[in-house]
Amino acid sequence: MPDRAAVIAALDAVIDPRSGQGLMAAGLVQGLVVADDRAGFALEVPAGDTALYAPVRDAAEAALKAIPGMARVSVVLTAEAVATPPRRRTAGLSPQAVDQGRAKAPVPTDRPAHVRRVLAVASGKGGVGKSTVSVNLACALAARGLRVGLLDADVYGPSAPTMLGISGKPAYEDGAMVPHEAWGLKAMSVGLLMKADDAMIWRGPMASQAITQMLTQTRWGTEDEPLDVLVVDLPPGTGDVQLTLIQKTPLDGAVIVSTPQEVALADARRAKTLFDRVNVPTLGLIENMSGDVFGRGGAEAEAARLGVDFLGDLPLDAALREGADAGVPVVAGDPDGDIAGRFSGLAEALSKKLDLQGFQTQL
Ligand SMILES: Nc1ncnc2c1ncn2[C@@H]1O[C@H](COP(=O)(O)OP(=O)(O)OP(=O)(O)O)[C@@H](O)[C@H]1O
Repeated sequence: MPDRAAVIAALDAVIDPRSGQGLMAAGLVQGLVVADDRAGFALEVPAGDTALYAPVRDAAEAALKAIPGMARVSVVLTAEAVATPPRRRTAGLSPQAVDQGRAKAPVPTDRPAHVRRVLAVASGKGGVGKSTVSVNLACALAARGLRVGLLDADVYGPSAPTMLGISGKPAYEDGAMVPHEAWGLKAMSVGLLMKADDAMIWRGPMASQAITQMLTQTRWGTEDEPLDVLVVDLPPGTGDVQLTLIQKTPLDGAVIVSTPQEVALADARRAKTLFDRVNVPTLGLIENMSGDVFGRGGAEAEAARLGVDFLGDLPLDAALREGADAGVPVVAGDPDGDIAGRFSGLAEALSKKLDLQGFQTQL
């Protein structure tokens, strides 16, 4: 199996045309993932230099494929501006003024400090792409100039570490956890905290307590730089763990992800009922893996039946899976592509529903 050292050496043999250094030494390699016979990373280059670096990306891909035992390589070219959007504010009403003008929902005791909105991403069943949607939606919201966090609360299969290419326990500062930063997001995942032995605790009655701690004891924002929106990737399903969690979490709204098949849609219906029980507005339904294999349009019809908005569909597309496996969300890796365009539409619709426009920076 290829090891990380071989991958790093191969990348350093490819020369950055700007600095004359190897790609690793030049600091252009972001989110490098080496797993079994696969490797992937983002080549992060100055905005406007993507054409200059396209041949470099090809050379890096060829260099990695030439390593014995390497079966799959994914190198995506990103412009710096996408990963770290500028933080200028729009003129007009200050975000605080906009905030003060809003009708306030009752504030639960465990609302995280310096977080303006909390959005849950839910699904009635596992495997429908809830985590893929959460991660890419968070990136699309960040691309709109919002300060965005992602809390991966999926105790059954935390996937944010892989999907974002992050690892290692978070640091503690003044009693609070410092979230990882990746692709312009602040990110925390139960996967970064739990050991295999702890799985029973995380999935049992303590799960919601542990997640509440991650929610409230993470430094998502500061008084000067509050987080605009925190996307929470909930565990799939509609059982007790999910109910307790959404009862304890101060959610401003939820989106439900479903594939178009009837069995998945029946579960989506149950998820909507769960949110209704705790008075969390369901902001809409997203159809994922739409296309020839699973059919199309089921979620749109279901949304109409449930009286919730249909927010859009996402095709079954290998790029979404490959990006997730390589730790490079498609929205960040290919910001001009069709998938990114669709997520951008979802982010726009949800920004309106969550009243986030006042916080948006000018890009
Ligand atoms: N639109 C898509 N096209 C192709 N592959 C997809 C798409 N959406 C998700 N996938 C892939 O499907 C698998 C399941 O996705 P994901 O982990 O996001 O689902 P999930 O609903 O969060 O599952 P669970 O909650 O069980 O962890 C992953 O391998 C993912 O890369």
